[in-house]
Amino acid sequence: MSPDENTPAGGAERLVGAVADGEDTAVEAALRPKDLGEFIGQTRVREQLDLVLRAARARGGTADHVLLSGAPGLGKTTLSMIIAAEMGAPIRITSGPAIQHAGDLASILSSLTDGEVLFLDEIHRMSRPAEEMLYMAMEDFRVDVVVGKGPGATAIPLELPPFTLVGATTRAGLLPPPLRDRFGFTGHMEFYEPAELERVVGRSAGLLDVEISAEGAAEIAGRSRGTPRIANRLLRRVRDYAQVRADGVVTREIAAQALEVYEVDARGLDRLDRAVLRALLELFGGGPVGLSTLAVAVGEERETVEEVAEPFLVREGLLARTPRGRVATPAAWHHLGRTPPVAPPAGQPGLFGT
Ligand SMILES: Nc1ncnc2c1ncn2[C@@H]1O[C@H](COP(=O)(O)OP(=O)(O)OP(=O)(O)O)[C@@H](O)[C@H]1O
Ligand SMILES: [Mg+2]
Repeated sequence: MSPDENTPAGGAERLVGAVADGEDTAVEAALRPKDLGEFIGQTRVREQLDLVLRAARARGGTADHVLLSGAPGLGKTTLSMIIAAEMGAPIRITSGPAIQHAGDLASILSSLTDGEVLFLDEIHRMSRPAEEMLYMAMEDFRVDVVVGKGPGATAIPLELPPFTLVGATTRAGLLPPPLRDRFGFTGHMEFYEPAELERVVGRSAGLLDVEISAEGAAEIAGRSRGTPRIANRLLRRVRDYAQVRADGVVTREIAAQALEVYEVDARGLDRLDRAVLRALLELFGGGPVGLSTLAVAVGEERETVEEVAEPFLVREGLLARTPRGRVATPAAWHHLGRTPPVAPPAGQPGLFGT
């Protein structure tokens, strides 16, 4: 598995990284919406899931297996708990990496109760034998438990109670098609709109007893990279600042000042992101420049630039990866307060095909 923008560079945690750190894990349980009505944004997935769950409840049965895919921190774990709550079912939580052997999975499956939700996080990281056992369990609610070794080994079929598997993955593309096909419903989680994140921040502030203005929430939302986990984390840092340097109330100014201290800019770029853009503009005229050269210029490893900084810069339309190297878009020049170079004369293909 190749790391992505959220893998901490050199072990250092990033304030704008989307993967959960220790503090996130400690406070997230308290901030999780408990039912679909409380879950903000993801209108599509929410509506689709609502139909799936309502229909299952009306039939008095268990819901189809659900696959949730999307970037870290967008609410997959939260939704899995909501699915169980909406079905009035208990939830068992495990993850792909925790299931090394098929036997590990067999013992979990055989202890499930009727209608239980089994949440399998990072399902793309499960071992192949366990995966094959899961196919049969999902389809026929049955597993074959192998007893003994060698020629004397026998497979004893074991009936399972009906259950709902909720799989979560940040990398749906890595799932083998036979596994993907066994889910009745797949929800693709998108990055959140600023207005949605503003509501996430407002809601979390209420739960954390932080007084915040609408503009303060908007300021934090705009810097949160479309990710509720980052929004909640920035809110906590802004709360600290408001307590120490002001009267505890989070206004637009306080939020902006606090995040200035933490070097998270108005668009959610941090120091590393800006260093990459600045080098690209100041040393290489906006590119194209090779990745290795760019990495040397910012004093980072090639992988750090490529996997930690670039994905978000590309997503934001600030940087383009071209066959000739990295190129800053006009938006990158504007973001750093500079004027983009004049476009090439008409008829001559420019960097952006203009
Ligand atoms: N739609 C939402 N409304 C309000 N809060 C949300 C929403 N989605 C996520 N959150 C908050 O964001 C935090 C992270 O969400 P969650 O743990 O569900 O993400 P995840 O997709 O499971 O991430 P990972 O891929 O790292 O496991 C939680 O604290 C949760 O409260
Ligand atoms: Mg999760």
